[in-house]
Amino acid sequence: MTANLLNGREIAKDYRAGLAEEVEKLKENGITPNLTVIIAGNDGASLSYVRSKNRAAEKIGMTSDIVHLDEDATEDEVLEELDRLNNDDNVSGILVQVPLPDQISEEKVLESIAPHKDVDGFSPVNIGRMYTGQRTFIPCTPLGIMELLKHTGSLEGKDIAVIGRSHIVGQPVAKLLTDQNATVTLMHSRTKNMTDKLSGFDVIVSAVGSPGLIKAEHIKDGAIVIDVGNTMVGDKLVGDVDFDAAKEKAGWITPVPGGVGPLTITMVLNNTLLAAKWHNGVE
Ligand SMILES: NC(=O)C1=CN([C@@H]2O[C@H](COP(=O)(O)OP(=O)(O)OC[C@H]3O[C@@H](n4cnc5c(N)ncnc54)[C@H](OP(=O)(O)O)[C@@H]3O)[C@@H](O)[C@H]2O)C=CC1
Ligand SMILES: Nc1nc(=O)c2c([nH]1)NC[C@@H]1CN(c3ccc(C(=O)N[C@@H](CCC(=O)O)C(=O)O)cc3)C=[N+]21
Repeated sequence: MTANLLNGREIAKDYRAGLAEEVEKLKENGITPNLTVIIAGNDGASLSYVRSKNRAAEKIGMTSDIVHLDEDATEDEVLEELDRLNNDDNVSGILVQVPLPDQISEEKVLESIAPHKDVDGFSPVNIGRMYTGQRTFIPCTPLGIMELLKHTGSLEGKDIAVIGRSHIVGQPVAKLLTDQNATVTLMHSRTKNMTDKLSGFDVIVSAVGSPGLIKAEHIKDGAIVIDVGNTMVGDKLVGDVDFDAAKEKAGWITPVPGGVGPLTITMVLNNTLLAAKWHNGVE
């Protein structure tokens, strides 16, 4: 069979059109959502993500700023910027691009973002709120994956393999999938015979960053395959899945690029809109 393509660009476009309408309504009431991104250093891929977020925010009518610090910026400089942004009423959402340069403690920085502006949902307060089911910002990539999966039908009772256990992707997406009554197995680099086990799963979510990790032979006929991986191989961006062969086996599959990535950015915008609404008492 040939899989149905989960076209992230199209799904993101429709979702963003809905967000743009909501931004318009807020602006009629004098509220303009703003997303401010802090980045330290000049990593090409990071700068490119940050600029995409910035452009996407402006395209749906938000304002967006980038605070670009040097590669050798100190932790205090980042904390000072955060203090300023935390207290600036014009800033709805703050995102600190990770990884940060080595001299800056990610833990210290993430816990210094005001929880009501932490649109990534990376601060310890918001992680705690998510796991206890309170209203909060859900991390953008997991939220984007859930939005893609809505297009494939109910997840109730599905056996799902999540590969990768980072705080950004693997762990929170496992939690969200469990909330949808799927049975989740969280796999990682110490999982034994991982690829052999995969053929027993109805859904595979791979968030590793290892090109060619998942091949057609590991995929059950008709399974849903979500490829979060983003790795540059030469001048080509690739995922974890051997896409050309896998699409002949899977029932649904995401391409890279054009799958999860556009939804991640969309969910940053979604969370920035929520931040602006909640801060102004709009439900
Ligand atoms: N499309 C998008 O929107 C986004 C894409 N990404 C991409 O997703 C990928 C993962 O990102 P992130 O979660 O931040 O990465 P991390 O490096 O934080 O985590 C990678 C995970 O993969 C596991 N792993 C490594 N090698 C293997 C292996 N051979 N078999 C099974 N598991 C393995 C690691 O296991 P262990 O814990 O044991 O080390 C770890 O849990 C990257 O390619 C990144 O670029 C990330 C965010 C957003
Ligand atoms: N505070 C913080 N929040 C993040 O959400 C965050 C982060 N730091 N650090 C790095 C990772 C990575 N990440 C991606 C976002 C979009 C694409 C994306 O749009 N990818 C496009 C391709 C982009 C291209 O062509 O280069 C796609 O897959 O179609 C990829 C990866 C967010 N992250």
